[in-house]
Amino acid sequence: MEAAGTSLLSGVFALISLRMLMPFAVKFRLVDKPDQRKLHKGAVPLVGGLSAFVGVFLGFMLGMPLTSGYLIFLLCASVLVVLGAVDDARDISAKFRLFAQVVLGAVLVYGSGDSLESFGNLVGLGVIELGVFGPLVSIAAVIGATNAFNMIDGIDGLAGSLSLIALLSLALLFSVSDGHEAGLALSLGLSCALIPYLMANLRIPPFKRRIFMGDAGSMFIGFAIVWLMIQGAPLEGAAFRPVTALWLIALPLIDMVAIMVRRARKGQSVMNPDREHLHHIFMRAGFSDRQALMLISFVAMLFASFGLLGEFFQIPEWVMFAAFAMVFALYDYALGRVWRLLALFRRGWSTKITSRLKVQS
Ligand SMILES: CC(=O)N[C@H]1[C@@H](OP(=O)(O)OP(=O)(O)OC/C=C(\C)CC/C=C(/C)CC/C=C(/C)CC/C=C(\C)CC/C=C(/C)CC/C=C(/C)CC/C=C(/C)CC/C=C(/C)CC/C=C(\C)CC/C=C(\C)CCC=C(C)C)O[C@H](CO)[C@@H](O)[C@@H]1O
Ligand SMILES: O=c1ccn([C@@H]2O[C@H](COP(=O)(O)O)[C@@H](O)[C@H]2O)c(=O)[nH]1
Repeated sequence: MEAAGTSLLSGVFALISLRMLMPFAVKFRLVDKPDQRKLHKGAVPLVGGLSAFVGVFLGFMLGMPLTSGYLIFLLCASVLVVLGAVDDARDISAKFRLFAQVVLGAVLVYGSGDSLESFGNLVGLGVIELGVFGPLVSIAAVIGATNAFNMIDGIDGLAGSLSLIALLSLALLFSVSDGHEAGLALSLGLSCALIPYLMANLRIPPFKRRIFMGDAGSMFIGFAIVWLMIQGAPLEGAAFRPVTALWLIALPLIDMVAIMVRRARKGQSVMNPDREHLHHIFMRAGFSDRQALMLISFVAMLFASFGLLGEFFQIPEWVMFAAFAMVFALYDYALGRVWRLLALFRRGWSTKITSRLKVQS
């Protein structure tokens, strides 16, 4: 009941704050202007993520009895959101942002005392306990998830939809386990808080003006999701196994790791922004942004459903992990050759069309 009330409050506060923040977007330079890499039209207000954060923050403050862990989470998330908003307005260097993420990850993990305790029985030889490495692995996971959701935010609706898929799956897992009321409230609350943003982002009536989430929003979502995953997968009283978490955010995670590997192979900095992410590839292959959104979200839903089925039917963790590693290997292989494959298809199509025309004439 507390979770339902908190979620409702989060959604309502997010809607109100979206309306209130819009007039200030231009004044505080919180607008995204097109450039060589950013191909949208006009200056778009970057207030979607801020409204979701305000919604969750107020919803939690009013609706939930706060534990020290969740208080530290909200404090770190506030700093991250302010940092993201400053970056949205004035562009902060990627190195400084990475440094700030490490510090915030460390404050979250050491301050709350909560960290990833094990990887589970990933290779079938018994549970891999992390012991003293738990906090360090957790900080890496915080940085990983925070950047993964930032990187996927490149076409309308994508970051919002993939976040909703992960958050609603988490909410389902928390709802069927005992002792995870706060996790349920945060996952449902953030889902509700994202709805006004997502509707405006996709210009679903009554929203007419398009908005973006901004780095403030995408980093906050990744940060919240990894916190929920750490909360949900302790050694005692877990709501799910660690490997299940991987499937819930499979696409953003795999896209980030694969693009880092590709950049490193080319001798580039892994922090070099480009237009080589999965959504860019779909669009260069000729899909519209809406088609790319539908296809990628569908695949993300399949992955999350596979993770949930694995959890509910207790498919061995090593099987789930081996399947994940195979998906990663396939993804990396296909995307490394995507232009050659597409050129091959195109040549195939044009040869077929030419020969059909010849037959007709
Ligand atoms: C730079 C860029 O790309 N930019 C984009 C972007 O542009 P934008 O303008 O928005 O942004 P900027 O350009 O300004 O750039 C922002 C960039 C920065 C701030 C700098 C930082 C950027 C980086 C690239 C650095 C990232 C650094 C890292 C340290 C990340 C690496 C970390 C990891 C891979 C995490 C590893 C840790 C784990 C524990 C893994 C699990 C991870 C989780 C997140 C989740 C879950 C938690 C659990 C409870 C589950 C744990 C369970 C397990 C079983 C764990 C064990 C599993 C593993 C170790 C597997 C993980 C590994 C894989 C997935 C690999 C494959 C696996 C196998 C082979 C098995 O956006 C623009 C728009 O799109 C774009 O144009 C631009 O380019
Ligand atoms: O909902 C969205 C979100 C982003 N975009 C486009 O992607 C870039 C990404 O910006 P970053 O600052 O690199 O994160 C953004 O400028 C838009 O051009 C979008 O179209 N829709």
